[in-house]
Amino acid sequence: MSFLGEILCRKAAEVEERRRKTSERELITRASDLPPPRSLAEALSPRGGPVRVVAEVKRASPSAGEIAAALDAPAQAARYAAGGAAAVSILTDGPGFGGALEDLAGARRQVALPLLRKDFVIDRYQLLEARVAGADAALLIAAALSEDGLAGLVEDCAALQLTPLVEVHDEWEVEAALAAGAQVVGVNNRNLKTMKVDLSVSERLLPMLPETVKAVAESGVRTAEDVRRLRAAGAANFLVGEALVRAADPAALLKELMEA
Ligand SMILES: O=C(O)c1ccccc1NCC(=O)[C@H](O)[C@H](O)COP(=O)(O)O
Repeated sequence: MSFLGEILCRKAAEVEERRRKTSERELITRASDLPPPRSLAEALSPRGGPVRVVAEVKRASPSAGEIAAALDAPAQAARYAAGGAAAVSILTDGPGFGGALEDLAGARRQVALPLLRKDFVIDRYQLLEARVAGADAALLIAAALSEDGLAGLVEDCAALQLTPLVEVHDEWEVEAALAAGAQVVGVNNRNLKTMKVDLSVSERLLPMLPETVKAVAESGVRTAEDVRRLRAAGAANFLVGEALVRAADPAALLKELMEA
């Protein structure tokens, strides 16, 4: 089975286990009492606009292994907010990334920026969990979903007022994202089969996106030089994880990236 296939099987079992502990009805009740979420789309830059960074809280990853096992997620989110990030991405997958939904809830108590739940979302239940934990947006990975499945989850996001960030890796997934009505599309430079990062994926796919869509270049962006390279391809928004987590001074790196 492929790497992604294995994760999706594990995720399906995980979601069923969580549903047994907390019913969907319970989450719907809790979500109905919440104030409306912040708009991730509004926090992002239009094509050619100033650089905005979605800063990620990431303790580990399948490609890098352990990055910062003891990272305090709310404190890191607060560092990002102080450093001028446009939004914060929180990896909530445990086995692959050392994250948890509690990281998102903790970050919500610390920062007022839009928060993205970054996980392998395959079920509306995970969107309800995200909303209840304080997320404003949720990642939907086109490669992990059928076209109908993606379109259905985009609609579920709309019903919950969450912004879907639809992640694509190739031309077919760009078409699927646009057909599903995505208004925020992330081009992931990391190949999910080989784990290799190649910034030319953003250079190839970003020009396919209409100007009305907010585009985000994801993965492998580490330096001001990387930002300058992708700006030439029309990127204005960058999702940055590992480099910010490893940085001695994340605010200083954010400033460097935003001024590139
Ligand atoms: O980061 C990984 O190794 C990874 C492997 C398989 C699926 C997803 C993965 N990462 C999720 C992400 O999209 C990145 O965390 C995000 O784009 C930030 O990337 P980076 O700046 O390179 O940490």
